Amino acid sequence: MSFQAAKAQRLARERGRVAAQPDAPAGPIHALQDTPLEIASSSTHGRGLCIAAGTGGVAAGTTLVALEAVSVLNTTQLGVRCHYCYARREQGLLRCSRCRFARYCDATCQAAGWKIARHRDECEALQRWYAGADALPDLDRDPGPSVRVLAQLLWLRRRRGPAWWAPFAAMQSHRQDASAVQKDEAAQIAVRLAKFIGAEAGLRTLGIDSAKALLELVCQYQTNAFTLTDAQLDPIGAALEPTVALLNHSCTPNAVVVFSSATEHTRCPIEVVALRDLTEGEPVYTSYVDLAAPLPVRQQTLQERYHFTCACRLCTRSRWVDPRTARWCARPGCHGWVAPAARPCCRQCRAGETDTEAKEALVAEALELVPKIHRGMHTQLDESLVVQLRAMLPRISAVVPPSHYAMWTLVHAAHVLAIERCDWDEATQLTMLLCAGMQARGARDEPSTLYPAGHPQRAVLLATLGRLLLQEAPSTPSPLLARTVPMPTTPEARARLAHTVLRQALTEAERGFGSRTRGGWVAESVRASLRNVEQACA
Ligand SMILES: C[S@@+](CC[C@H](N)C(=O)[O-])C[C@H]1O[C@@H](n2cnc3c(N)ncnc32)[C@H](O)[C@@H]1O
Repeated sequence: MSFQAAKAQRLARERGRVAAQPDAPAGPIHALQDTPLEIASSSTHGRGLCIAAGTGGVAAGTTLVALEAVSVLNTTQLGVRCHYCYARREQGLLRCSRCRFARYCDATCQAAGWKIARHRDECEALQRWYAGADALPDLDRDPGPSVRVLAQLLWLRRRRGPAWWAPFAAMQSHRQDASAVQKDEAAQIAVRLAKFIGAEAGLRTLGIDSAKALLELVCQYQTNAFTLTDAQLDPIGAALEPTVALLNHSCTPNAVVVFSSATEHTRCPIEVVALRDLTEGEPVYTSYVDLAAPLPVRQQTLQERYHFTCACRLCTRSRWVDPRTARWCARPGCHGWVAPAARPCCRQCRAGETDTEAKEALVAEALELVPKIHRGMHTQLDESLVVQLRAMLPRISAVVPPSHYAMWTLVHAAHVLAIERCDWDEATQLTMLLCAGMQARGARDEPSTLYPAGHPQRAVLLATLGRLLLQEAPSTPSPLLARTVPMPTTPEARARLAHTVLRQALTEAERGFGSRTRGGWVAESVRASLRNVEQACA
């Protein structure tokens, strides 16, 4: 599973490709202080970030920037996380006695929340919002994360002044391009924001003097906000930071946005980390979409939400088998892939595909399940969907590899459910499948995998697999694994595999979560697991 052997060769190849990258921003505008970055602009992408001249480039894993973001927790996290440092605590959180909404680890976080994170403004607004509620506030009826981020932003603007506000004001909005659905959503947020802040007069004192200005701000938020994630990349809220928002998109990103250093009593910054060595003048790109999604799904999301057509190397690539859409070759003993095409045939043994129609119908059925499962995972997955998921997995795994979008998404959901149920056998086998899927190559080069090497998603899954392999051995190897990776059968082989996987997880975490935090919480926990394995084997 190690990528180390190919590293030097791959970096040389990737450097070679940089010059050919289309739409590279032309001409720097200005450098960003204390970072290796500068802002540049192009006719196709608007403004963007690139590696500044005179820096000599940066190495993979460099934290390019770490900045304070305006952020809030999602509604579902409000009862279980500190309102200031976002640390998770199932119980024992102190409740703000005024609004009875915000909860804190202790008095230190409460004091920091009041002063630094401006809970003093939010507290009043929350009291107004819940006025008349005789019991505790119903967290499900909270104003919502978008409204709470935007309100924070306006209160900070009043306090910090025009120079602080200028980069927020310059954020792209796409208000003119918004679809009817987006306009409706923006209008609903705007109405709730006005109510939360406290009527029209309140908004005027915060610099919003018309309905148009209010809608513009909401649209800027929709184009530029980030998902706030915890140390394991689980979504926990929303964040806005205008410099990081300058990052343009590529489906072969060379950087990632992370919130890696969640420690008690400190709010972690938003960070941009280089996924590979970057040269002077090279544009820095992150991905706005799920990299496991195939071309049409990525393009649809980018067009609907961000109003552009991506022309990156992955989107324009031809004559290859995309692991996101590949099907297994049915010939016994052949592990080759078949690309969906007019006359599908195996790229390895060249045998023509049989039963194409039935396979396409099954893939379509699995793909129909994907959005339902996605929605269910964000709220509550009902029992009938779990039954459908369990029935679909063995059927679809016989037809497509674990990198296929339908298979990957369904296995991911099943893996989350198995971990929630503490079913370690099933969780181990499903995580093996995910790790195999995310590293499967559609061609010889690195961008042909779902996630590029060092992507934090890889570090998280590998770290999970390493830890699961250290648990009890599974009793019956799953048929889902039949065509991909053999499960080790002895405790010794399992421990050896755990060690290899954890070493790779550490390398990937140190790169993907960045040098500033030495790979953040994921790397720290993997180091602890490795110490345990090494002591046990000594
Ligand atoms: C978060 S902003 C990025 C900064 C933006 N370019 C600016 O000038 O403020 C997102 C917007 O940038 C543009 N953009 C980002 N990536 C792009 C790409 N690969 N191709 C074309 N436009 C892109 C789109 O207009 C998108 O809605």
